[in-house]
Amino acid sequence: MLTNLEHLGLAVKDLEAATALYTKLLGQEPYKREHVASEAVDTVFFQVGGSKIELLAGTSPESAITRYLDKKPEGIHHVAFEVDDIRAEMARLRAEGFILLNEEPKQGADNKLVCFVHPKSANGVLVELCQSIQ
Ligand SMILES: C[C@@H](C(=O)O)C(=O)SCCNC(=O)CCNC(=O)[C@H](O)C(C)(C)COP(=O)(O)OP(=O)(O)OC[C@H]1O[C@@H](n2cnc3c(N)ncnc32)[C@H](O)[C@@H]1OP(=O)(O)O
Ligand SMILES: [Co+2]
Repeated sequence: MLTNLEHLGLAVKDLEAATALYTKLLGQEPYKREHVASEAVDTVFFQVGGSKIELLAGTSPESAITRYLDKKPEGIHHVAFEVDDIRAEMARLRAEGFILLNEEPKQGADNKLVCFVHPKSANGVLVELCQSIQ
């Protein structure tokens, strides 16, 4: 089962400008900045109640974020849900006919194992599963 709405991922062109804007909007500073080499992204995280806002900027032309922003405007890029057992949820979703974008869980930001579900199989929304690494 997918439990908490873990984060909303927002694709941004200028990470510093977006961080300043969200700091004003949310009335608080981000709690974390992290480069995720495997995804070629720089991230900035804000805690909002039990959930988070993840600002994402691509760091290479091949980054999913750079490719996305080549075609689309800045905005919500993905919706991430928390799971207790990512391998079990991947198997369940696969059996339900969802297309997973990685065969094995991979290292995400903020101490998480993650897996992405193709937007074509999820009503046009890129979905991320996140399991906390203890
Ligand atoms: C750090 C980590 C974390 O939180 O821990 C993160 O979040 S990293 C976040 C960044 N990493 C990721 O997103 C990894 C997973 N994403 C991917 O593998 C890719 O971005 C795909 C979603 C498969 C799309 O890549 P692809 O090369 O196929 O791009 P494409 O431009 O040809 O897109 C194929 C179709 O999918 C649509 N499409 C692409 N990205 C989309 C998105 N974010 N939401 C909704 N639709 C999307 C395009 O409009 C296009 O539709 P049409 O065919 O109708 O034109
Ligand atoms: Co994310």
